[in-house]
Amino acid sequence: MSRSLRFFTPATHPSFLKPALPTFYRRFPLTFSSNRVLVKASSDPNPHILVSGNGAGSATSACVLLSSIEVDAVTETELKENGFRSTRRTKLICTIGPSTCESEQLEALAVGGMNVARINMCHGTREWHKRVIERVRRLNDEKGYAVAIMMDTEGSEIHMGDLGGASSARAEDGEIWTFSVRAFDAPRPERTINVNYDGFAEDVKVGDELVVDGGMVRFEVIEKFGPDVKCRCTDPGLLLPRANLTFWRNGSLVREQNAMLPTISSKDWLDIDFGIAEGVDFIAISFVKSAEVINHLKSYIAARSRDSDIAVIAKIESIDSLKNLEEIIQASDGAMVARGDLGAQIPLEQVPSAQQKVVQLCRQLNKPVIVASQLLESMIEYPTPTRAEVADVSEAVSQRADALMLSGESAMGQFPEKALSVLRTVSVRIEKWWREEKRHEAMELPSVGCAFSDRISEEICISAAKMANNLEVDALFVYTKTGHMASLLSRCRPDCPIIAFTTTTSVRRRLNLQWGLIPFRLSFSDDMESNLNRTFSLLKARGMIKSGDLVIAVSDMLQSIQVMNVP
Ligand SMILES: Nc1ncnc2c1ncn2[C@@H]1O[C@H](COP(=O)(O)OP(=O)(O)OP(=O)(O)O)[C@@H](O)[C@H]1O
Ligand SMILES: CC(=O)C(=O)O
Ligand SMILES: [K+]
Ligand SMILES: [Mg+2]
Repeated sequence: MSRSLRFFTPATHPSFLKPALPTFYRRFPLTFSSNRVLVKASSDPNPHILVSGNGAGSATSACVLLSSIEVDAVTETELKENGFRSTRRTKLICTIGPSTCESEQLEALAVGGMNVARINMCHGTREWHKRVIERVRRLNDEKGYAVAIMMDTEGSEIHMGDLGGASSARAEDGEIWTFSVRAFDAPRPERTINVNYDGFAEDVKVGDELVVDGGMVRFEVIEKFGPDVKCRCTDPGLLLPRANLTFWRNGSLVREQNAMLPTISSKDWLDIDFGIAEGVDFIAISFVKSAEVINHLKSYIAARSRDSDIAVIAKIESIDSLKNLEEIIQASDGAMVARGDLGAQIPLEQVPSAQQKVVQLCRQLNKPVIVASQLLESMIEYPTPTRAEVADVSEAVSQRADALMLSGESAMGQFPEKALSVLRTVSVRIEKWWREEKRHEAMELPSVGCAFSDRISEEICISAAKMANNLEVDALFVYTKTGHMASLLSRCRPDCPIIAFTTTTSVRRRLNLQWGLIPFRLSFSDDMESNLNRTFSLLKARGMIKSGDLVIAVSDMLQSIQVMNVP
């Protein structure tokens, strides 16, 4: 077997700096054949080769890293320092914006525990987002992080224009403002706002209430004049670029016009093509109304990107999405409780119960769920959160959501790293408290697969998770090619962390969104005995586990549960 080889020089490979090669490198003699070096005896598709030479530029022997294993640098450090039981289970997402788009800022977030970087196509140009993606990828490649990328579509709900470059505009009580479907030449005329929806002037009626960003500012429609709608400000406040607009008549949301808007606009399709070309890990779809659009997008992605498997996340942020909740979640690869827009479409007091319902349903249907928006809103301006915000974060963690998301706090706030650190410390504390109190909620986990073998996998995971809790094991190991078995274990929310071994980097990045999973990339075989022995020695060599640790292992290939102490 001959392969193309990547050579590491002492300067670029840290292992050379160690006094002795780690045990998982084995020395092989080299065979030379017309400029090519042949190394036999490695089954790894990408063997790491360390070459030693005679000092005159010619290699005499090679050390092959028999099975390279990849885990992100942050997790590795955490595991070494604190052991398995105290690792964070709740995953963290940061929206990237002007406050966090430089490489050093992105790295600070990666070190601070960012599992997924979200880019919001509502803002910035494709070139801007492309640069962010490139920076994240470079950090992953060069520094060993495994930050996944989520692209969020703009969607086509009604929103204001971009204020002609101004970062905000203030509307005072009683002022008359014009909302118009006309596009204006710069500079924007005073007290005039452009609206993105062509039917706007036809659809609103005199007397309607115009609500900006779910209530940050309110207007009353007083006169219609061709494409212009004159409104009086009734609740003063700050207008932000592209702020969402809803209008209300006799106390209820006017929705007819929204039904006319496509969930995925023509601009969204271009953004989706961009996301596919860039190989993002997740695409989050705004203002989903039905399962149909998710199915449509999934088949589009499947036809466009055969080798990469992009997960589609349904954003629950409209009345229609709540009406068709179960079928939407069923069709998607995950869901987001997008409380910002949701709170503009349903009364605010209904948002907490909607959140709980979505989180529970996702877990039952085995789909990862994200709780998003305003978790630490005050930290956009202040270095410390309000007590109410900490309570909100705690509630989402107690609900066992897979992931929490920062929006403005990380995109344009003054304290992105501090906000992330609050999410991290609150998550770890609340998770620990749950384990100590032994408050395993007995959630009914219905069967999700159709085939009998899927049902077996589900039963194995439920039993393995239960055994892990009762025996107080140190970790669950799962060997999974597609990631499915890992997600089934995650769904059980066991007390110990789940070490998920998977063969591809893309599955590994995707698993980064799911509760309690510590994903490793490792090439493994169908022989569980040898997989286990290899993983034990690899993890031991890196100081991540030690002899005597109690482990339960399950795998995609072999439907069994193994309980053992690390030799
Ligand atoms: N790429 C970006 N460029 C500039 N500003 C950004 C960018 N991404 C986010 N922001 C800023 O951060 C704020 C919060 O981001 P967030 O992603 O929550 O957007 P949003 O406008 O509230 O829309 P959505 O409903 O999609 O979340 C935005 O209102 C915007 O001011
Ligand atoms: C995240 C998002 O889109 C919202 O909260 O509206
Ligand atoms: K969006
Ligand atoms: Mg939204």
